[in-house]
Parts: sequence; C-alpha cells; structure tokens
Amino acid sequence: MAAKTGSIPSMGGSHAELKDDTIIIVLGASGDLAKKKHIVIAELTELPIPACDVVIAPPSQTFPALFGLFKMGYLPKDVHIIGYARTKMDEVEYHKRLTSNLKNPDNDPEVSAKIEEFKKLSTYIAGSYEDTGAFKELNKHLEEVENKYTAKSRNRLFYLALPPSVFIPVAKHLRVNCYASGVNRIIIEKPFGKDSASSRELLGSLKEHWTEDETFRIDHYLGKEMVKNMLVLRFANVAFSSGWDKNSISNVQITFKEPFGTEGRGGYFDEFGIIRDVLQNHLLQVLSILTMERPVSFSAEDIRDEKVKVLRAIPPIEHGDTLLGQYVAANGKPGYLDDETVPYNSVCPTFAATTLWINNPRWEGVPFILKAGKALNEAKVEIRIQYKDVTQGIFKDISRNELVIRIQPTESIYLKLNTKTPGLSTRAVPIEMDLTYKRRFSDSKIPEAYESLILDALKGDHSNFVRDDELDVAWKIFTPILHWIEGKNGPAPKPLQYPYGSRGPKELDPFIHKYGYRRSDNLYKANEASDALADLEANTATVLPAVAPVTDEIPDGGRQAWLVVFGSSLAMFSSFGIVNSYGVFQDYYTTTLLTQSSSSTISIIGAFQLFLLYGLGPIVGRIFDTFGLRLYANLHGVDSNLSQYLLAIINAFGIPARVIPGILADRFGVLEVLLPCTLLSALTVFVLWLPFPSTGPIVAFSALYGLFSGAFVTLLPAYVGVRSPVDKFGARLAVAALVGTPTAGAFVPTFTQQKFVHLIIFTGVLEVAGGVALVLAHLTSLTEIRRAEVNRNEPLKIGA
Ligand SMILES: NC(=O)C1=CN([C@@H]2O[C@H](COP(=O)(O)OP(=O)(O)OC[C@H]3O[C@@H](n4cnc5c(N)ncnc54)[C@H](OP(=O)(O)O)[C@@H]3O)[C@@H](O)[C@H]2O)C=CC1
Ligand SMILES: O=C1O[C@H](COP(=O)(O)O)[C@@H](O)[C@H](O)[C@H]1O
Repeated sequence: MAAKTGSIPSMGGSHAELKDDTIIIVLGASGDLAKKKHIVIAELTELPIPACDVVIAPPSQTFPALFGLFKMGYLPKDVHIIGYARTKMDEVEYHKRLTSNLKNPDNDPEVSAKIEEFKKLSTYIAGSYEDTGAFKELNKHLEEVENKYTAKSRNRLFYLALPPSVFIPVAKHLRVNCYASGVNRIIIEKPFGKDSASSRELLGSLKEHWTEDETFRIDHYLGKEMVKNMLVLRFANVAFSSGWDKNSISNVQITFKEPFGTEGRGGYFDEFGIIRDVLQNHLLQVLSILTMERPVSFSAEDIRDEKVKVLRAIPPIEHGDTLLGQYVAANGKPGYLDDETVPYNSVCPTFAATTLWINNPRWEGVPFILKAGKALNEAKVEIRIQYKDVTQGIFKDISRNELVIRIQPTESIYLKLNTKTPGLSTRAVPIEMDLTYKRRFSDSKIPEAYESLILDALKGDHSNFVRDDELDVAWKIFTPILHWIEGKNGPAPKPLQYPYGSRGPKELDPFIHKYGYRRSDNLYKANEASDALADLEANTATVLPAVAPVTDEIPDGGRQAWLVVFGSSLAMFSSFGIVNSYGVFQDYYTTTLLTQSSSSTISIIGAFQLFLLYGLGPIVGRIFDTFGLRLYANLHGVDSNLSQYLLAIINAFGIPARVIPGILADRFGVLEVLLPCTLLSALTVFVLWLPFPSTGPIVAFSALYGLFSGAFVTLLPAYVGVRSPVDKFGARLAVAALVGTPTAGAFVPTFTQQKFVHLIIFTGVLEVAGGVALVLAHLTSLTEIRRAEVNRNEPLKIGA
C-alpha cells in the first residue's frame, strides 16, 4: 500500500509500545477528583505538606485523560487502572469520586456505558508512601490483576500525582517492591526542584532507581496541539523555515495570560511565583521548539538534542531584562496580598516579563520576550513573531508582518500581511491569513494535553517529555534571576502593582517597546464585517480583511471631516455664492449691460464661473490625491437662471434642503434620497412650472423646487464621489457644470413665454433622464453597494 501523504516516518517511537497486559498505577489518587486542577495536593493526599510542595499532575487531570483515551480506544487491551493513596475508602466511594470528574454533559448513553466500563477496570488500594509493607501489598494487588493476563510479560506504568517531597521514597519503593518483569515506566510532573541545585538533587535521587529511558517528565505544554504542531509548521514549510532567523525577525513574544488569581492556593504559589510556575518550564519549552535547529530526524533524542543545544546558547537572564508585577484588588476582585494564605508582605511576582537572548548565528540580537501573569484581562497563550520593517523608500507607515500561533484558547495560526486594496486605488492594508482550527479542522477533536502525553508514555515516545540535561540547562538560565527575586544576594526587588483584570503593569508596553515591538493598534480591529466574511469563508484557510481606517476615503464625521466642512463653507461663501446668484447678474447683463448679446452667450459668463469652480478639478484632484486635501470632495455644483425673487425663495427653501437630505442619506443611503428628490424636482417642473405660468404656481414651484433640488445639490457630489475614483471626481462634476447652463441658455435666445416652455421641458426631461441614469447606475453597482453596506468601513469598490 502506498505511504499516506504527509507521513513522518522518523517520528515513530523507538521503544516498546504498551499494547496489552498493562497496568496503570496512579499514586496520589485519593483527592477530590471533581476539584479544579489547581488544587493543593495536600487536599488530595492528606499529607503534611512541606513549604515547597505544590500541585503536581492532579488526578483531576489524570483520570479524565485516562478515560478520554479509554473512550477513544487508545488504552492497552485489558488495561487495568489502580489508584493508590493514603486515604482509606471503599470501592464505591472511590468510584463516586472518580466518575464525578468524568464529563458527560449531554448524558450520552454511549458515554455513560463507557464510564461504567471504566469503573470496572479501576480499583483502589490505600497505603502509605513511606512504608515497605504497603508497597508490597500494592504489588500483591498488581499481581492478582496480572494473573488474569495471558501473556508472560507484565507491564506497569506508574503515574506520580504526588508532591515532590515524596517523589524519592515512592520512586524507591516502586522500584524495589513493585517492579514488573516486563516494561516499567514512571511519569512525574513539575516542579522538578526550585533552582539548579535542588533540581540536580532531585534528579540524582530519582536516577538511583529509575533510568532516563524509564522516566517521563511531563511538561503538559508539550502535549498541547499547537506546540506539537510547531515542528511540522517549521520544518515542513520552506515558506517559514527560510525566514526564520535574525535577518527577518525583529522580536518574539511568548505570552501566557490567565484571568484568575491564585484564589485559595496563594500559600503554594507564594513559594514559587510565576517564573517557576510558568516561565521556566512551559514557556521555555515553547521557546526551545520555536528556535531549535532542524533535528536530524524526528526521533525523541534527535529533537531533544537540538532543544538542549539552543537552550545552552541562552545566557542567564539579566535583572535589567526583567519586569515583575503583583496584582492588586480591582473590579471587585481581591488582590494577591488579600489572600489569607499569602504572607502579608509578600513580594512574590504574579506577573513577569523577561527577555531572553540566544547567542547563536541564527538568533543573535533577537529578543525573545516571555511574559506570564495571573489575574489578567483574558485567558490566552500565544507566540507572536514580529518580522522586521520592510526596506523603506517605496512604502511609508506600513505595518509589520506578524505570525501569531495561538496555543489556547481557539487554536489558530494567523499571519498578518500587507496587501493592496482591491480596486483602482493603490494602497496597502493589513490583512490576516487565518488558519483557525475550529473552522479548518471542524471534524477533528483536539486532544487534551494529558491524553496526548499519557499515550506517548504508553508508546515509549520521549519526544514530548523533558530530558534531564534539558532541565538542567533550563534551571541555569533562570536560577540567578530567581535568587535575585528571593533576595538571596541583596534586597529583593519589589514587584510593580497591576490591577486585577488588567493587561499587567503599565510599564509593560514601554518594556516591550524597548525590545523593538511595534504594535499596529490603529490598524487591527476586529469588526462585524471581518467576522461576517470569516463565517462565509468557514472551512477554508481564508484571507480576511483586517479593518483599517481607509485613508483615501472622504472622511465621514470626526474633527477632520468637520474642518473640511468649515473650510469648504468659507471657500463657498465667496465663490459658490456668487455663482448661485448668477440669475440676478444675468438679468442685469441682458437688460442693461449686454443688450446686444443673446441669453445663451451671456450665460457663458456664469457657466464659465461655474466651470472655474470645478474645472481645475483634474489638477486640484491630483494635488488632493498627493497632499490629502479634502476640500475638493465637498464642492457642490448648481446652475440657476431665475429672477431675483424666485431665486431668493429657492435659496431659502434650499437651506433645510441642504441639511435634511444629508441626514436622511446617512440613514437610508445617498441614492435612496437623491433619486426621489431628483424625480420630485422633475415632477414640480411638469406639474407646476410648465402648465401654470402665473405668479402663485411659480412661487410654489420655486419653493418646492428649492426643496428638492437642494437635495440634488447636496447629494449629487456625494454620489458622484462614491461612484467615481477620487482622481476623476472633480473632472466629472466640472464637465456637467460646463455644458448645463449654456445649453439651457440656448433655449431662451429671447425672453418670451414660448421660448421658456422649451427650457422648462428640457429641464424636466433632463431631470427625469438623470433619475433614470441614477437607477441604471444603481443597478450596475448593486453588488458593490450591498457589500459596502455589510462593511461600512470598507471603501466602495469604485467604478471606472
Ligand atoms: N483566531 C484568532 O484569534 C484570530 C484573530 N484574528 C483577528 O486578528 C486581529 C489582530 O489580531 P491580534 O494582533 O492578535 O490582536 P491585537 O491587535 O489585539 O494585538 C494583540 C497584541 O497587541 C498587544 N496589545 C493589546 N492591547 C494593547 C494595548 N492597549 N497596548 C499595547 N499593546 C496591546 C497584545 O499584548 P498582550 O497580549 O500583552 O495584551 C498582543 O501582543 C484581531 O482583530 C483578531 O480578532 C484573526 C485571525 C484569527
Ligand atoms: O502548570 C501550570 O499550568 C497551569 C496552566 O495550564 P493550562 O493548561 O490551563 O494552560 C497554571 O494555571 C498553573 O498555575 C501552573 O502550575
């Protein structure tokens, strides 16, 4: 059979896979299994906990993970799971605790049946962690189970859900009293010490009993889907691997944010602080996979060799590269020091940002900012790789590329790119190429980290477990800064305060900025349109528009827009006003000054005035495009040839008509107001002006025409604006202005009622034709207009 596309042969484990005849033994299984995962282990084990003991792999993670694997059929055939702890309880009580933590929210009968099966293969035995006799009893129980197995080999996987104070005695007793004839493995979880010295001591003692091959040190971040994906993402994509270095990348942030504080576990946390809790292990692991060289193969040792190599190139963290914070009460939530289990004067950091440097040819000079905090504004773990600026010269103010790998929640990878806006204008806007797992892999279930890691341990694959030398070098990087924070070499630094629910201390942004991070906060804002398009594009890797302020659009609202209105009003006061009163001048020219000239000839004066207002449009438009002037977009055009009296009425009614249609257009759309007003103007021409050449109807006509044509004056430039490229806007308005008045004048060579009829009909017909043209324009642009309505921030695609 042909190999499956995309297989990774070198990723297979080199050790025996535990497929059958296997017992999984969970030590420390007596706790309240329904409790949240960050419970103090003392509650689980009833141990007197020494000050440095902390939560480790709590059963509330272990059993659901085991059940998850069982449900999916990944546990060895005939597997048996034995819980061991000090608390005495019968099987009924144990099963009650066990199942209370297994999820079946919809009461799915299949899941219920699986839970019942799971209970049948789960037994419990109580015993001490120090007593040889107790472990002999455990072994007896294991052998009883194994006697039912057919095969000769006996495989045992021990999972230590215990505090480190009992790691060593338990590991020893298990090795001495419970070691089986087949494969034996032991899983342990952080904390692996508190600094280099204590870690070495712990590792050394464990090594006396268990070999490195048998030991699986869990850092559950290595089991997270996106972390596991990084090897493939990096090394199976030339597109990424070629720019993965100091030449392309400016800075990297690896961020861990939790929206809750220590809440009840402050006592434990205070002994450790955020650096030991998250940075030294989880974030450093992520960093090492992100920055290591390509391994010779994907075998566990080749991968871990490369991780160790890159970690060794990181010098110990400098004080100056570190920012520490502690949350204080805010938003109705208590501060860290309000926790009764925390010493009143604790300076333990609940937030830390620290910059690491990698002294190798690939990464020299690139800052890697690790930041983590409790009680922040959101739950988020992500890697943010910010690329360098493009070479200057041809671009200005262009945002940087960023590759974001969102580890949780909503696993995703998105790449922020710049692209030309679709259409005739040339401008770069930032967009995201978005691979959101929920959409792209909608059929796949993303496994829990612990499920993935327990399965790896059963398979004997160490790739996602921490090797001893890796741990040692990790502690070397962090130990000096930890000792400084604890005041071992002088006064302890005081963390900066930050309010519960904030992004961290206010000094964070300048801190990150110092290392070259540039945020494009004005450019990247989620809006409904991008969400709507994202929904449309579901199930595909999509290119979504990141909504950016559209800089070549005429501004609508805001200080800038109102300044344009003000400036335009001043300009129009002395220019457009004269043109609008041209009827008075025309009257004067025809009756007094230029009696020998025809109306048409005289109207050329006004037309030329109007043309001069708009005729420089192509030139001014270029200047406008170049220098960003907005005045041009607000210029209006109108022609009129009525007497002084009628003109005054038209203009008086034109005042509200300049304002009200604008307000209505904002609400209903420019065309939706312009079209009826144009047609109503035409109607007044045909039903009032044409048939009733007497004073009353003419006055009524003037009033109504002023009202409707006012809208026309206001909205026509706006509509031409949205339907025209900016560089053609002025020219289009100017041409209309130049031909309109002389043509009208040609109908009235002499002032007779008969001659005016032609002009009136011409005016009415032209307005109807204008209305029809608007309808046609509307129909041809329907698609674009709909799109623009979906996304009001996106510029209309402009017609040629
Ligand atoms: N699946 C997803 O999550 C996807 C999201 N998108 C969308 O892409 C767009 C851009 O995403 P993204 O860049 O992640 O989001 P943001 O624009 O929110 O940028 C986040 C980055 O900016 C920092 N930051 C946030 N607020 C501030 C502030 N006030 N001052 C300084 N820095 C700040 C954050 O730091 P810190 O973390 O420290 O707060 C983080 O590094 C968003 O609209 C998002 O919705 C697109 C595709 C997929
Ligand atoms: O190891 C730890 O990790 C958790 C966060 O794990 P996650 O899988 O929920 O991201 C953290 O809350 C805890 O303090 C720390 O000890």
